[in-house]
Amino acid sequence: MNAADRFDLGGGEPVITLRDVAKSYWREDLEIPVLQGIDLEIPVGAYIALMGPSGSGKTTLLNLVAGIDRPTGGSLEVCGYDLNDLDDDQLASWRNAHVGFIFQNYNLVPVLNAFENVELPLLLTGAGRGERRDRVEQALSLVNLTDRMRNYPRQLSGGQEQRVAIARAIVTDPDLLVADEPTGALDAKNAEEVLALMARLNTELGKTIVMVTHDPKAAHHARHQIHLEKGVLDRTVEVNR
Ligand SMILES: Nc1ncnc2c1ncn2[C@@H]1O[C@H](COP(=O)(O)OP(=O)(O)OP(=O)(O)O)[C@@H](O)[C@H]1O
Repeated sequence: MNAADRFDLGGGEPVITLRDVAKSYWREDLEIPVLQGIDLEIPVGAYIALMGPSGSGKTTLLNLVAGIDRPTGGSLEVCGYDLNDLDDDQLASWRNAHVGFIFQNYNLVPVLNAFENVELPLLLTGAGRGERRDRVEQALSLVNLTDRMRNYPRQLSGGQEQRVAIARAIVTDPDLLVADEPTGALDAKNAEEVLALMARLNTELGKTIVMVTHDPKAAHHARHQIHLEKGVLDRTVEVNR
């Protein structure tokens, strides 16, 4: 049995294929390996929780899949592109077209209101004003925040801020959503709301989701859990929900 078989997540066409992916950092002449020999296929429409101890390489792996960072070995094919073939500008355009980002601390721009925050990724697409307005309103309606679109981040609760961030992540209709500890800063009730929303994006809109989390409750919302241990894939677990 090869490593790819061990981490078979079932389903159809892979949207993410990693072959022998490695990532090291260097401190002066000293190589610090962070990820090694990662072989993984994630099918379209999967919802994956990426788990593992602190320092095991979860965020590093997520950043590689999302094209924020580059591997030091191996190949990644994501949403039909071999990321090693793209130069930095092409990688940035690829990210904007294919990946929506959800962060622990929301990363909203404080001087922009909810509508303007959600509109930001569309400014890079060349969409006209009317189309932008329609898409932003649709995204904010999906996260149930139509009545808050003129509010600034400081006028929103943490849960509402994260929902604005989710609207921003989906406004360009990306294939893939990556989330790094999306409930890490939320209380239990708001966390549950955000997780229910992400599950809907997966089941109703068919978004493929890769979520880094420490929280077993959050991981339970995913359909599969992948465990990293010291930079190596350890096991996957199918979640019955
Ligand atoms: N830019 C960097 N330069 C050097 N080392 C780094 C860099 N980024 C991450 N590392 C190291 O890589 C290892 C993995 O980090 P990573 O953030 O991926 O782990 P993690 O599993 O997401 O951890 P946590 O759960 O604590 O967020 C850590 O030892 C970290 O110190």
